[in-house]
Amino acid sequence: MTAIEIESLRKSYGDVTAIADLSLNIDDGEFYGLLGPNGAGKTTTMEILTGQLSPDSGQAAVLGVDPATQPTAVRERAGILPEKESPPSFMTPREYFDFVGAIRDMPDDAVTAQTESWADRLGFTEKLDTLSSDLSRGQQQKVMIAGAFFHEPAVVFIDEPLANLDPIVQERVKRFLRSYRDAGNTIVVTTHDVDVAAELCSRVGIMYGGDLVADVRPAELDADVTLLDVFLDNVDATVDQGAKPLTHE
Ligand SMILES: Nc1ncnc2c1ncn2[C@@H]1O[C@H](COP(=O)(O)OP(=O)(O)OP(=O)(O)O)[C@@H](O)[C@H]1O
Repeated sequence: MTAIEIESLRKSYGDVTAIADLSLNIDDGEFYGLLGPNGAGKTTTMEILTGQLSPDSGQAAVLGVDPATQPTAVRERAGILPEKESPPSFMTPREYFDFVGAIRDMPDDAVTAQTESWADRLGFTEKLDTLSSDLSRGQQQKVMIAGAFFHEPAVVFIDEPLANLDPIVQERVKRFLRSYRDAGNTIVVTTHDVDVAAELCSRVGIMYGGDLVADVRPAELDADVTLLDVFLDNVDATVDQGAKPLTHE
């Protein structure tokens, strides 16, 4: 079955075209990577799919629900790890998880079990009762990752999930993500990191200028072709939206 459908999506901010004409289907159980340079339209796509932003035209559906008309219904079904967000500074991780559990209608014993399991998995048990404002950026990121998966949603949208994490925690998160996908869930990740996309994703869409310019299954690439080769063939990273070629004066 199709988990996510996107049909002829367009979104502009004033005269800046963020999404030009995007069509894409992601099946149940895929680990899909949206890969692209700065300004390619990845975050805008994620924000439309999670009902934070309305498209100018076109359609999207997440598990059959239109995020433009039923954003709350989509957010109930999906887990979301936004780019560069932190748990509220005035809450401890435990309080934040209680909050997540409450808005996700989870029973108390499930909240307790998930809190302990995530703290153990990512190694922040001793920080569960520390105010988030006193956590390091990486510790805050661990809490946000746990929050996205806390109610075990069938679809999860994660933006640069490994940012700020040390290599040991990165490996733990990667292992978890693979097992989550192996359990039949759908994961959509946005990243600039070609190696992360190649290692984790079953399918990668390369975005450039608000459109998909390539759709690749990394495991099926020829032995002498890397995902980086495909990326560089399709994206002129020196002249993407906003970036200018370096000049020597
Ligand atoms: N709120 C906004 N107002 C005006 N322009 C915006 C806004 N948000 C994004 N844009 C523009 O839309 C385009 C796509 O931005 P978007 O954030 O979706 O790209 P991205 O691929 O996520 O980039 P990055 O990898 O740098 O996060 C860019 O040209 C950006 O400058």
